[in-house]
Amino acid sequence: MGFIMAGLDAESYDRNYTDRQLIKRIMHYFKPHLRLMISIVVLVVLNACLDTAYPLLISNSIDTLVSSQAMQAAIVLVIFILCSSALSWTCNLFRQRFTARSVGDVVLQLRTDVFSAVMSRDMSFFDEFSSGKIVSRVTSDTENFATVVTLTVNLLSQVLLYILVVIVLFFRNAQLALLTLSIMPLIIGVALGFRRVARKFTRSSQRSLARVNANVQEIVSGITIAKNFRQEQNMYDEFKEINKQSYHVNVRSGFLYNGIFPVLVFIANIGTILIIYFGGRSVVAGNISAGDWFLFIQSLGLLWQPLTSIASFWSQFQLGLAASERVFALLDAEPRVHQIAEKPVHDIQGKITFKNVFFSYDDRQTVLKDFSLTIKAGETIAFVGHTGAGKSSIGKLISRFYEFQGGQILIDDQDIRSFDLQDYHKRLGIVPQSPFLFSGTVTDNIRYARPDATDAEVTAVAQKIGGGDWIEVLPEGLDTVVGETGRALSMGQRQLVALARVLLQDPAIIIMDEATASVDPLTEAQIQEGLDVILEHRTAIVIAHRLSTIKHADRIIVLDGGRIAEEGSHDELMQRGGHYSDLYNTYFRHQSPDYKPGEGFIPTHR
Ligand SMILES: Nc1ncnc2c1ncn2[C@@H]1O[C@H](COP(=O)(O)OP(=O)(O)OP(=O)(O)O)[C@@H](O)[C@H]1O
Repeated sequence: MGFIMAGLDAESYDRNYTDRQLIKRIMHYFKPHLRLMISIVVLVVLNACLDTAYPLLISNSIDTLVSSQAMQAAIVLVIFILCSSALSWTCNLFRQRFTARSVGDVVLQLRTDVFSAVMSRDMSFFDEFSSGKIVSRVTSDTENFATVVTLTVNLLSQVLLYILVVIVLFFRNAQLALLTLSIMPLIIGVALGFRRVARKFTRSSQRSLARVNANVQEIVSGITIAKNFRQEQNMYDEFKEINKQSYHVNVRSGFLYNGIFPVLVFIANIGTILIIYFGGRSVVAGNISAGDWFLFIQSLGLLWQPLTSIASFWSQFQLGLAASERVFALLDAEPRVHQIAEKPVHDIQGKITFKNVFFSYDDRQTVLKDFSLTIKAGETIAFVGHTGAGKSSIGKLISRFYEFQGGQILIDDQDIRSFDLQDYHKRLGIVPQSPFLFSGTVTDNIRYARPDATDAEVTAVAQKIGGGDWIEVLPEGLDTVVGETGRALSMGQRQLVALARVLLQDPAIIIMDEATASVDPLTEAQIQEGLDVILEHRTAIVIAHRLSTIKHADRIIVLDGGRIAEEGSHDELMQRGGHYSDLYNTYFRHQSPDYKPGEGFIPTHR
């Protein structure tokens, strides 16, 4: 059991909804399709009436034949039966078509809603939850939701048929009708008992599928690293384990679902035996006609059918309900970044103030403790520090990707929490460490920053980065296709595209996580020239990895354990001989043109 359920816990944003809440939410999605739904209900009623008429007509024809031996009456009944069957078939056809249409429309809407909910989640959400699991909520869970609705319509038609058949039976013979129904509580009891267990099993089965998805997605995304480190076998073993878990969970649910069906059929057969025995006795005693006896035997099938099919498609029904629960949980996930107002942001000078800020990602560790810092408008700040010192976290807070727990962050002396975030993000340029390019051309990727930019504007910004020489090297210039995630370009070229993109955006504040990947000296020079253009007249927060950037910065801030350990210019800090000079000797000195290997540490106390 431990192995089977391991890792299949709910996500922290998951919640349990009651069936009523779920049905209410589902109904809400059907409201715009009211006319179609009414047509479906009318067709369902018609269908049920016609299906009830079928055994009734046969029963009558038996009685007519027995009493009058008149073949003519039987022929008329045969024609009636034919007509009712044809009508029932037509109703069914239209019902299925209308259902498919309305369900399709609802899934379209639901998927759009889920997608936009995913897009509006904070960055913390994507850090915490694997993309594979999010993908399966948007795709397969919304699909399963469609199944639940189709099944509900089928169920509705069967329940209606059930009610009509019961009414007819009571009119024909109350005693036999009661006998027929006596077995129902047993069937309902078993089906309800099964219902409770089924939901639990279904949830596990969906979670295990999401786990398989997440694993495959991670492996495919990291395949280069996996192959590089020859980790194929380990990844294969890990996948095998997760896949096996999914297999066990599914086999267990399969046993449960397949086990319930024969039990219900067995109980139903007991009912058939009772009717054959007691009904037969009544016919012999002359209490009921042969036609009525036939009607009861024939109707038994119609009565058991809804109950047994509820149980048999309960698995899918549960799957759909559990899926809708997962979809709604994603829609309802609480945002963690809270704005107190939505002031429009027209222009920003770029002054940034941290006032006694406390920040942690989770309960485990406080990343920033009572952190205070003022960055002047137009200033370039280089953050340096050992890994895990909190450099990127400061960038993420300025980007408003994460919520801080205490203190204040001010932009131009205004609370960052009071801005309209969409407006604010337009004034904020972010250059991540490994630039992500979307499939398309170089032009498409630069234009991503401002879709309404003309070709001339795109070319102009591209020319400004590194004098535009890098474009000539591209096989088709700016029309070169970059491939998935920019794979067809070199790392240096991707960085240049990212710089051009941010230049087109023309933000007031730039947050740059400088790339650590080394590039050839020519590209390095082009990047440096590009940076000079971009950082001019803007506030820039650079998580610096290159000595040249650090030396060009107006101020260097050395972070250590989420606190400012030192600040000043390169020369000042080197003079001081503290944290910075240690870092310089460890990380940056080899980048210096004067560096000679084997030279030892630069004396820092002069
Ligand atoms: N998404 C996250 N969830 C939980 N903890 C995180 C997350 N991101 C970073 N941390 C933790 O916060 C601390 C600060 O991380 P941060 O990324 O800001 O460091 P950094 O100085 O930028 O390091 P590096 O130079 O390696 O990028 C680290 O201890 C890290 O483990």
